[in-house]
Amino acid sequence: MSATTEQLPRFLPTLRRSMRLAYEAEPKLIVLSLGMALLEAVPDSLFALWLLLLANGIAEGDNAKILAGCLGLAGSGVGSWLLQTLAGRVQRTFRMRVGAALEGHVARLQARVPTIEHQERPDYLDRLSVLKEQTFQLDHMYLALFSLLGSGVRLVVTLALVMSVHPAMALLLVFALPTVWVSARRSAVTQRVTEAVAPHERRHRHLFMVGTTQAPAKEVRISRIGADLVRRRREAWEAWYAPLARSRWRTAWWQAAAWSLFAAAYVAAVVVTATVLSGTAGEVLLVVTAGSRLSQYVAMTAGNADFVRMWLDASQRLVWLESYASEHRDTADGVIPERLRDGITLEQVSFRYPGTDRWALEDVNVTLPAGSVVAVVGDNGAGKSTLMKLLSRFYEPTSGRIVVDGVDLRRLPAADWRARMAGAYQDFFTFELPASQSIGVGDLPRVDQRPAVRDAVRRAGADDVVARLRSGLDTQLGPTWDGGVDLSFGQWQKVALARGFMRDGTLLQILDEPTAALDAETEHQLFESFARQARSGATGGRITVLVSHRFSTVRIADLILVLQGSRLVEVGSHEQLMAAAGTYAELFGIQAKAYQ
Ligand SMILES: Nc1ncnc2c1ncn2[C@@H]1O[C@H](COP(=O)(O)OP(=O)(O)OP(=O)(O)O)[C@@H](O)[C@H]1O
Repeated sequence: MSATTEQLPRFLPTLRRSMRLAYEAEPKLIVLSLGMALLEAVPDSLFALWLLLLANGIAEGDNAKILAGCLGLAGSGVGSWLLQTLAGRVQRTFRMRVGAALEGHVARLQARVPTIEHQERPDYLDRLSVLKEQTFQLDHMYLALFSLLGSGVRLVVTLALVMSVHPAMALLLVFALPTVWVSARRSAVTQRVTEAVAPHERRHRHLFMVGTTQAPAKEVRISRIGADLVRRRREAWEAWYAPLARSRWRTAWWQAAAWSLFAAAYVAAVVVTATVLSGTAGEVLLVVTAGSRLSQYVAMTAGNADFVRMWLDASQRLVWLESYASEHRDTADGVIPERLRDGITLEQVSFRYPGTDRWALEDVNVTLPAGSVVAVVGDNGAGKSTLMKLLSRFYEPTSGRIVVDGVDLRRLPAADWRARMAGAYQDFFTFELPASQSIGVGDLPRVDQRPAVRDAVRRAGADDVVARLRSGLDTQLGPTWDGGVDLSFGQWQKVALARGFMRDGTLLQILDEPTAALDAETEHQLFESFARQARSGATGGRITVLVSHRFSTVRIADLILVLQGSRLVEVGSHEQLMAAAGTYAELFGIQAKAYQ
């Protein structure tokens, strides 16, 4: 089944795959946990049998039966307690271990997908957010399956006991079945509703985060949207919770009806044993005890079945993610060139974000020559960052192709391509590590090589940031850590830029407004130094692509791409574009005037 369709995978294959997963993670513990769950059920369910023996022994004055009954009762009590304690320990260990293994599995699966579509599409995000929640419960639910089997054993033994009075007592189970069916149906309905209201749940959590965390705190206070956030969060919570509560109430009525039916059958069974069947005192006692236990075990089975359903729901999402990850596995087998000879060519490249019907880029044709410095300009939303994402192979063009020295970028493995790329982005991440590592992770194999880190700092013009840190590159970044310091936004950005300069021997360097927080003069100097390096010829044909809104910076580039409303409208050097007196010239004129 395609993982990109709306349907979650089917029930049985899901069960098989999830069990295999747990078995691979903890083979001994899973067998032991299951064995204990089954064993634990036996002494418990034999309770009614010992009572029957005891009652018959007393009625018949048979001391052997009385002794057997007493010993059986004592054995059942002690055995139950002992096995429960042991099973509890084994199962706790199993749960912790398998839980850790599953969390790692989910994180690995997500990271394995070469594109970032699943992290930007709302429908996938909803499914993933439910899965992330459930990952923490999945371990409980393996145990629910074992308990379900354990309660199955209890049911079978108890049923055999009541049937020993009269085979028609098996009808008790028939009357109990609607409770199981209603319970299973209830969780199916809840699962459907949970999925339908997942966007509201994500929203109310997001709004809670916005209202309570540090990053948005200033804007929240200045704009005084605090109360509004609380109101919106409440609305989102209602939109999430109300349909869930309604569906629970609706199904609760059915549940009450099913249980009433069973209760009537139980009372009838006791009355029939005492009157119609003229049962002995022991038999009546057995039906009373085993019958009430039967209802208890049916409830237990139904409850466990409910948990198992939840577990299966989480498993279905997990299997969906597995299929998604394997369907999106990178099968490209091309070889990345050692150095660029010709460059990167976009041939009729158009792109639409999955799930949308607007072109983010339309029919773009251009060659970025090897060894060149390319600038990309354009209005907000013109498609600049999208172009960077396509060049980074985070997405593939919807139509057309990107060719790297004659080879379609689709044929180059994403991981290998990115290993030969470096990037600094406007929405950079603040890695709260010691400064040297926060920069060094830009080239993991050299994360601990101080000269490489220092070189990256110098190339990014971040020496001033490091000089101000109390222990230089050893300073812990991030105020919430022991001895950690906070940096200004611009300083964080320079750290991110240095990270983007860690890698040597790159073929493509993407700078997507990485200097937006820096002043125009600093950005200009930095870009001049990038351009000098690029033109020194020592870069192996590396192409540097810079997105910037500052035309004073952009003019240094060898080639300028002007995007407008998702189309590439002009291409050329600064001089050529000025001479053409088109969009670029007009925008350049406006900005130059503003600076006069
Ligand atoms: N993940 C996404 N899903 C759907 N649409 C998107 C996504 N990211 C961007 N878009 C849309 O694609 C278009 C191009 O966006 P893009 O981010 O490439 O613009 P940009 O030129 O980089 O803008 P800015 O200067 O504001 O950074 C916009 O209409 C935007 O709304």
